[in-house]
Amino acid sequence: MEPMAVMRGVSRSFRGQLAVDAVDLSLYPGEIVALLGPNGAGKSTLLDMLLGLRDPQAGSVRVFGMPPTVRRARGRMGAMLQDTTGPPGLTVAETVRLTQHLYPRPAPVSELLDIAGLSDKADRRVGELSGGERQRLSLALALTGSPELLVLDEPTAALDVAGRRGLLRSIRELAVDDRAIVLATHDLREAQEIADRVVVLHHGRKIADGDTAEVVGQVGVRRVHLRTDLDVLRIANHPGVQSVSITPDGRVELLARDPEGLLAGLFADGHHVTDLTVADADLESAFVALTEDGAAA
Ligand SMILES: Nc1ncnc2c1ncn2[C@@H]1O[C@H](COP(=O)(O)OP(=O)(O)OP(=O)(O)O)[C@@H](O)[C@H]1O
Repeated sequence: MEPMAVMRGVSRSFRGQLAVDAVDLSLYPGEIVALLGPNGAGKSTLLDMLLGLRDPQAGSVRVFGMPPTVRRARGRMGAMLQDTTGPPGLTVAETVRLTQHLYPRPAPVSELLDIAGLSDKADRRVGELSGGERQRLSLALALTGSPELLVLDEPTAALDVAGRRGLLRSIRELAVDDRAIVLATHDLREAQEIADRVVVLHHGRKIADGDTAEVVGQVGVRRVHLRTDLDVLRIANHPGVQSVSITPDGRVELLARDPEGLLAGLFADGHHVTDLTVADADLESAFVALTEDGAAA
């Protein structure tokens, strides 16, 4: 399958500090890609370069085979960036109509408001919308040109639980065969729930890229539950043990890179181990393991 967008060795620095460091990223039709990384990891800078809003200082970006700054490429992309809803005095419908002028074949206003769940707010002034409604308007604007490549920068930031659920449902419905969606997020549950693929950035470098199971597998962390007579602090000091906590039912829960080694050590020292389960870790544990300082070095 041909990628819709290809970034090769893309770098960008600010005041001599690399914000994005030689990143390769291809986006394919039909996939939802979650871009993860701690604050300052370079997610927004990478998305800006994908959209042609910022030039890379090294490497290349091609969208539909063209530089992203070319009008024909731009017309096939849509972006929901932070705070992109326009003048507060216009109504929701007026704002969408204004955006329609930017595209040769814009989607109808009613359809856009329907997808964004704003049909009953068409005549509301933008300045009077709640934060969640503004975010929905921003999604409607991103969809005006029926984009094949949709870029969402923290689309659910600051939404309440219901707002987040609703917006995620809308985004999932937008994932069709001939569209690629890339979304930057801090919400790992959201990424695990919605994305086909996760890409993790850390200090500007891409340190993981694959489906959730692959990324979790790459880290090799497993979640272990057990009961033992050994002191929790002593378990925490065992090599490969990443975190230790006590569950409400009194079991020890730990994340470990080498659970077999840990258990062998406990048995060899004559400790009791009961109620043992070992399971794959989730994306959150993998993310913590990947982005611990030193992990990416
Ligand atoms: N316009 C700018 N001028 C100077 N430094 C910048 C600028 N934009 C970004 N940076 C720096 O580049 C690095 C990457 O920032 P970026 O906003 O891309 O990260 P991010 O992963 O999107 O972060 P967050 O999750 O906090 O939004 C940070 O160190 C940031 O301070």
